[in-house]
Amino acid sequence: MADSAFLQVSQLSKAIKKEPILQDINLSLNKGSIYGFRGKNGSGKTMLFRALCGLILPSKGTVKVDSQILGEEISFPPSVGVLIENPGFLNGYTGFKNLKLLADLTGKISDERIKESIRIVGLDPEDKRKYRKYSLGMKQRLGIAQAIMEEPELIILDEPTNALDSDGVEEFKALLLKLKSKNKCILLASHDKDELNFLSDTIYLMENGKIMDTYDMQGEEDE
Ligand SMILES: Nc1ncnc2c1ncn2[C@@H]1O[C@H](COP(=O)(O)OP(=O)(O)OP(=O)(O)O)[C@@H](O)[C@H]1O
Repeated sequence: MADSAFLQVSQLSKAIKKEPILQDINLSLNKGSIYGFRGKNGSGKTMLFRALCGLILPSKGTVKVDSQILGEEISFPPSVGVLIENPGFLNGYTGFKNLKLLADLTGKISDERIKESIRIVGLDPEDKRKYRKYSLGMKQRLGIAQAIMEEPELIILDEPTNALDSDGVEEFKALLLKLKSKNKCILLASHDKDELNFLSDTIYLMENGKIMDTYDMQGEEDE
């Protein structure tokens, strides 16, 4: 039997216009854990995350979510929340209305759950301001709310604390640990080493589209 990890990446490579972007990536990721990804700008974190949520197809190798091959058996992971770069929120709508529009695509999320998600990230679901009036940090918080509102099994967050103030970062850390305790599989890319060290069970260091190092953080002392 092959490995039965929740998210199984085997020999994943991606080239764009013959340029290697991801090279021979192998990962076995489980629920109830936080996986940190760090690496310089352009090292491939975002492209890897795109491949893991079915937004780009591998040139070689496979991504399996819950034993199903992405791009073959399923197009997208069945239960995934994603924050990659700027979510395509609409300027003329409130935060709630923006999330409501997305929620209506699946029809699975109640208005109450949308409001709860907005509260969880420290925003006010009754805020009547339009998205265009939001500060950068508020936009980022709304992006996090969008990623968690469906209570997905797999949560993929690319630089989620960019633009967050220190309270926002602390709230975010508490939120992630809570989601971990609810047995979610969480992937997080960040340039903040302390944040990754604090949150991650395992950290992967990426360079030139490859995983260059793996650090097992369990049992490590925080300074
Ligand atoms: N649409 C595209 N077409 C061709 N190459 C691309 C495209 N998007 C990204 N790349 C290239 O893929 C490589 C990996 O980029 P990626 O955005 O995944 O890096 P990253 O680790 O997320 O960087 P950052 O820390 O800046 O977010 C880079 O060399 C980039 O130039």
